[in-house]
Amino acid sequence: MATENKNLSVYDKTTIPNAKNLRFGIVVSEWNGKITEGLYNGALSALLDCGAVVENIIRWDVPGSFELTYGAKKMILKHEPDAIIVIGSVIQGETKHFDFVCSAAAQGIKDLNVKYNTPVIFCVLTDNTMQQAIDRSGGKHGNKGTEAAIAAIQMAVLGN
Ligand SMILES: Nc1c(NC[C@H](O)[C@H](O)[C@H](O)CO)[nH]c(=O)[nH]c1=O
Ligand SMILES: CC(=O)[C@@H](O)COP(=O)(O)O
Repeated sequence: MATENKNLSVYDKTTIPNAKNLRFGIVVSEWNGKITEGLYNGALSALLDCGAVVENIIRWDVPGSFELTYGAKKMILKHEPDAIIVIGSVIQGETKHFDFVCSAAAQGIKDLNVKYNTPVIFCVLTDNTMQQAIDRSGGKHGNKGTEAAIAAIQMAVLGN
């Protein structure tokens, strides 16, 4: 189902485990900061709505989406949170750089999920235009940060 057919912010709170005893890390890319702040706000609001406490949520900022992998790895090693959300916004420019940044971020985060026992949730928008990014970070299609927060809670308790 494409995002245009699904609101990213909709969740049934009765089906989400209580997050009161869970610790989260959030690594935020500074590139396209208006977008990533919107994603962060969506993620934070959903975590708190589901019972998480702000004292148990650690935020680190990194320069761009390429650095999300390193930031998440360092957070795993330093804090061992129950789950990490990495937040980025990659928008197509004139060159192929978009392809390399998106691929590196996706592969790097996948590799962390394989190597470590901390779920790392991929909240990286990869958009053709700024409007697509706006629409998915609190706009008409909802907020992918909200979706990522719910996934983080679900993955944090998986198998418990
Ligand atoms: N163009 C975008 C970037 N580019 C920067 C890279 O992520 C990286 O910081 C740089 O190559 C140095 O290693 N990053 C984004 O997150 N979004 C973009 O649209
Ligand atoms: C995703 C990028 O790195 C991109 O926005 C950079 O723009 P350009 O491809 O025009 O250099």
